[in-house]
Amino acid sequence: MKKKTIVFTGGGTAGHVTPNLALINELDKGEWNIQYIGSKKGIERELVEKAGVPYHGISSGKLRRYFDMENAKDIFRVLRGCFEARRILKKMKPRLLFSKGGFVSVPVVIAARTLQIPIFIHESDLTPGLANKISQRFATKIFTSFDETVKYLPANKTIAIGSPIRREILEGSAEKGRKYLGFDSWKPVITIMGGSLGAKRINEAVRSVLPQLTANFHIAHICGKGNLDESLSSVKGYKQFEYIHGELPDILAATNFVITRGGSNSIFEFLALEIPMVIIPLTLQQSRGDQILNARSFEEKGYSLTLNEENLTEETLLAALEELKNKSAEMKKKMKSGYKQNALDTLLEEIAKVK
Ligand SMILES: CC(=O)N[C@H]1[C@@H](OP(=O)(O)OP(=O)(O)OC[C@H]2O[C@@H](n3ccc(=O)[nH]c3=O)[C@H](O)[C@@H]2O)O[C@H](CO)[C@@H](O)[C@@H]1O
Repeated sequence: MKKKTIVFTGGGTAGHVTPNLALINELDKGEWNIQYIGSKKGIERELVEKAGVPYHGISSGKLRRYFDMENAKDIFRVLRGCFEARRILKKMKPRLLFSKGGFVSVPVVIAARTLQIPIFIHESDLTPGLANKISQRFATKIFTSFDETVKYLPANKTIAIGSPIRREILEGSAEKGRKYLGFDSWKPVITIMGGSLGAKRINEAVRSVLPQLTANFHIAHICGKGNLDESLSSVKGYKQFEYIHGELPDILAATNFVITRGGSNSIFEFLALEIPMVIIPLTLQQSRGDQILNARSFEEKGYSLTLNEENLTEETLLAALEELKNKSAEMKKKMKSGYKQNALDTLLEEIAKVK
């Protein structure tokens, strides 16, 4: 039997790649020939190649909401990307293009449309990013993580299904996690995750209250590339990592509380694992504000507390953790009843329906 081809796209941050990988891992490799189109230099190349999926790099440019010379150059890069993506897609003749958004996905979606290839989009954030705003009109079906997102997208083809979470995230072992971290006593574990890019301000705030934190907790600190602080490497009960690959499920299984950015994929993973969280969203100066809305939605539903970076001090961080501890049981109850468990299966079923 000839295999059917499916092409994935999305990039710019791990947030656009890891949910694609969740699906890629689950697709039957005997039935599907899986390919990935990403940007030439993006973070997605490393993550996708690690998963053993053929990667095709195309030109891509940052899209901005305003116009300047760089933007003009980027429009040419996007156009070139369209031609490159079209050439690749024409050769592959895929049954489906699955896009997670990010700048690189726009030329791929447009190229797929010109070849009449069906297009599925999954939007992870509460409000659609610019790439998915442009791409939505070309999509056959659109899926969202948040219920609230449906109102920003065409009603006739959009459905809220939740976040497709890698199965292994839900299958970690707390015992292995503690062993890996080297935490022997049974103090609660706080994992700090500044998104796939780390977070300087969060790192500084955490390190400035390290003695108070390690008195009561064990700390697993994912601080981002280049952000390790060697002077703290001998602090008992404190472990630092630039980024964690395969051990993340075990570490999260051993985690009692999380301090995190508001990246959609991470916070839905914590929700699925029922780990109470303090979310410190990226500010409007650092982003388009998507994480602020993600955090607000989670806080309103009782899954998390929000601490805005503008108010982040030693005192507010410790106070937020105290409040988190007090509200933990109630939050876990709300998470248990609020989490949509089957986004990954829903997407697999929808993909299987494609002729
Ligand atoms: C800076 C930026 O633009 N952030 C955006 C980016 O998030 P960003 O990619 O930073 O973060 P997300 O939380 O969405 O995803 C991170 C993914 O990487 C994994 N992980 C992270 C750290 C680690 O050490 N190991 C590991 O495996 C997490 O488990 C998660 O699956 O895309 C998200 C989804 O569109 C948006 O909500 C964010 O606003």
